[in-house]
Amino acid sequence: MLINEIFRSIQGETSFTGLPFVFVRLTGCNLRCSYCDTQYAYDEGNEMPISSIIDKIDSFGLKSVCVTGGEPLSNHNTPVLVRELLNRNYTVLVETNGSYDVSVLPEGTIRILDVKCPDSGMSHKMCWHNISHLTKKDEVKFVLSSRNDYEWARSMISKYHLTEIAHILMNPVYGMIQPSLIASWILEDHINVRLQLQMHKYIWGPETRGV
Ligand SMILES: C[S@@+](CC[C@H](N)C(=O)[O-])C[C@H]1O[C@@H](n2cnc3c(N)ncnc32)[C@H](O)[C@@H]1O
Ligand SMILES: Nc1nc2[nH]cc(C(=O)O)c2c(=O)[nH]1
Ligand code: SF4
Ligand SMILES: [Mg+2]
Repeated sequence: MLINEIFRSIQGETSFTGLPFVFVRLTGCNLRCSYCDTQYAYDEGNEMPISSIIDKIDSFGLKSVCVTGGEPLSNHNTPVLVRELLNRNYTVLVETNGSYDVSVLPEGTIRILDVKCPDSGMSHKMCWHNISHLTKKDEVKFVLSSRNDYEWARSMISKYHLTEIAHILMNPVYGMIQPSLIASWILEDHINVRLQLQMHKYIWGPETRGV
């Protein structure tokens, strides 16, 4: 598999924020979100067999793995890697952009499904059928650039009854919109979503790689 980086850090996103994780970042992505903070993963990487990826993950001595990218589901071997990790009793999160069928991931995977908002320029790529595959352990994430994105996210949450299906996350695009604004909108509207900041950027700065 083409791998951009494998590292150990504190989980900075999702409901697992704050916990130690191993991150596997795959090379390649089929989308081009306006705000993407990992453009270096579009084409930089080295080929690694699954056995070497597992050895590297094992070497950190942690039991939680976050498979991200780039876009993990752009690689047809990702479900095989995830299966191997689940068989070894790892907790496995997969961060995916919503444009691929998430049912290819084995049962037991925790899916973090981005729903791309209008300002990302990629919202037309969403495969809405994916929500029928989600369970309560999965998370649906909206990354917001503007009030318009927020209103769109709120309407999708209502239209698809998303709070009944999975955990819902709302994140600001880092540096683009004040978290306090999103906080006030969530409170005004009484919506049951989790506001998230990318914790690793506050710990190590927004440009630091491998954290
Ligand atoms: C880099 S992506 C990789 C996984 C997958 N391609 C996706 O988009 O979900 C991981 C997460 O970072 C988020 N992200 C990317 N750039 C960001 C930024 N500038 N501010 C906040 N979140 C960002 C994405 O929306 C996604 O939830
Ligand atoms: N610390 C840390 N937590 C993360 N959670 C999701 C990440 C990602 O890039 O997908 C990420 C990341 O890059 N670093
Ligand atoms: S889908 Fe993910 S990796 Fe791809 S451009 Fe968007 S944020 Fe970046
Ligand atoms: Mg990141």
